[in-house]
Amino acid sequence: MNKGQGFQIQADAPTSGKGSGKGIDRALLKRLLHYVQPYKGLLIAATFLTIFGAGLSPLRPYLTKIAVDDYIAKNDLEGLVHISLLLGLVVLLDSAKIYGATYLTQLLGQRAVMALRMDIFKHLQKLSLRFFDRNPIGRLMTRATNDVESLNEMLSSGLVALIGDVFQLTFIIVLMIMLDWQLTLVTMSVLPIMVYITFLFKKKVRVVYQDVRTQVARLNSFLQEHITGMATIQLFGREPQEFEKHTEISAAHRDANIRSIHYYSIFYPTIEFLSSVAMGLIIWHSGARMLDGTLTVGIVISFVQFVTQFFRPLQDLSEKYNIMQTAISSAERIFSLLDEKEIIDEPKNPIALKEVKGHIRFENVSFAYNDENWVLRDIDFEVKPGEKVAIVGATGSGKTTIISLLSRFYDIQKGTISIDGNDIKQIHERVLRQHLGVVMQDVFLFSGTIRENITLGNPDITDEDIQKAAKLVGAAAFIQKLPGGYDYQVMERGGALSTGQRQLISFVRAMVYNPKILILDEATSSVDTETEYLIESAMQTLMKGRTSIVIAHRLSTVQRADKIIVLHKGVIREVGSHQELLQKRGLYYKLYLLQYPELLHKQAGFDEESLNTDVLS
Ligand SMILES: Nc1ncnc2c1ncn2[C@@H]1O[C@H](COP(=O)(O)OP(=O)(O)OP(=O)(O)O)[C@@H](O)[C@H]1O
Repeated sequence: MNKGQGFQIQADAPTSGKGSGKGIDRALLKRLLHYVQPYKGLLIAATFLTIFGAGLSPLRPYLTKIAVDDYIAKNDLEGLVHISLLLGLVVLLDSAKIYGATYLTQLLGQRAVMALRMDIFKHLQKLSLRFFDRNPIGRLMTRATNDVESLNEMLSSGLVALIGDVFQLTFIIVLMIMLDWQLTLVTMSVLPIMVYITFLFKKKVRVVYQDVRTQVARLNSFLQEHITGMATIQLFGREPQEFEKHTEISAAHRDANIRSIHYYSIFYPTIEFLSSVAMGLIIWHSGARMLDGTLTVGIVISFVQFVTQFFRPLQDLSEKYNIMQTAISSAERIFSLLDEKEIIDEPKNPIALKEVKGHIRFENVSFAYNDENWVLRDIDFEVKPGEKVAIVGATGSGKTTIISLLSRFYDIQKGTISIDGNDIKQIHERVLRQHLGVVMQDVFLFSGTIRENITLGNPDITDEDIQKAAKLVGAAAFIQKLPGGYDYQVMERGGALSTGQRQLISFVRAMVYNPKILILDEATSSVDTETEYLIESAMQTLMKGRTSIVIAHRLSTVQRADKIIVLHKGVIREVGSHQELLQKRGLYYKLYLLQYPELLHKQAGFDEESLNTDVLS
């Protein structure tokens, strides 16, 4: 496979230029707004609340000043009680504002990202297998989870809060100027240094933070792949090597996090230090002015409070800026996935295809997974309605590819594939697949009950249908023996069931859908004799009255087939019945001898080594 080429969606590495320093571009913003649009009421309410509530916090120092200067200094107890009540009310309203705004923005974030997540999954379902061949699962998982989450963070705690911070800062400055412009200037004197430090921090942390995200995605991919492949790791005793790889990825993840913590641990104390300096300056400046009576105690107390209120949003601004930056990069990656065009084209005027006879035709079909590396060349064959065709060939000869093409997992580059004379490109994918019953070698079962795995959520399939089908293919006995029978909970990927049992369930699945065409990739894994017998007779039942194409591995299957197609390196080399092909003494004959070595010694002039060379070269 030619990974790294073609239509891979953006990797998790920091995007160069885009999203890593520039502002939000308009097209991106428009697309993001599309998800917010249905909930604009929530956004407006939250923004309204935040803007109007932004003045509540700064009111507290202001009221404190009045309490000190106008009531405490003048011994006005009644006035003091009133102002204290007012202060209490402001605190309450401020808390209510925080609650309301948090709730509304979280609601907005959750609803908008749910819509986005649904779009991602809907799009993933449309994508051709070609796309999945090239994009690691871990990366796609990161798109649908972490990247979506960072957009949620922007919507729920970034955007609206940022507007709130800006308004709060404005209110504070206005109130400070109203109280004493000179003291305001003194307080603000540390601002340029603070802005410069914040800018520096923002720059450093952005790079580090993107590195953290890359490492998270790497770790996700690694874990996903290794948990799935745990059996292979254990079988081949690869634990120490894989552990080492994990250690390396884990260490990179740790170091990236430590780097970001390092910057934070410098940034926050520096800001703390600067606000203390501002505080010191206020006291130093106030001392002289209080002595000559141009400044009141109340103003000084309120300024001390203003300082903490002023610098906190400033600290937060840099944090929120990071949230926005990360969200922009995430949005770019998500939209690049949503823009992924590697989908199977839907026909403009699809053929309805209600009744299918099951006449399959491949006409001069050529196909390559990548560029012009042809995997199948000039494939030309016909399967008449009700006919049973077996495909044989050495490994990598293109057998699975043929059935993938008929199922339209991939589109062909040359030739035509037709069913009952209709080009499959003119049939809607879903309609086409309704008429195909595909049983793959590696049966995929979802976590859920056996029943759900058979019906795959189709409500038209009744329990009676299921039981009838299970009986017909001989799976009923073992299913009934399972705890709960058809309600038996299948573990993820069918873990607790044997290969043979999974195969039988997939036969029932094919049977209940009653397709006219059956495509079967015969399992090579050996099962016990009893299950082998069950599977063989299930196959016969399934094939009855249907056009069948089987990638055959069993002698009994090829013997029973009406026609055998012998593939060799993507080209059809021989076609005929078992007897005809044996008599021909060509490639099929050699494949046959290789599969049944016990017959070898009876055949003069053939040894295993030369047969292998002939079949594979
Ligand atoms: N998804 C893919 N992307 C790129 N190349 C692929 C892909 N799947 C298969 N191939 C290549 O196409 C060729 C035919 O593969 P295919 O799986 O059809 O062979 P096969 O006859 O079914 O083999 P086997 O008996 O081992 O299953 C092989 O060279 C294989 O490497």
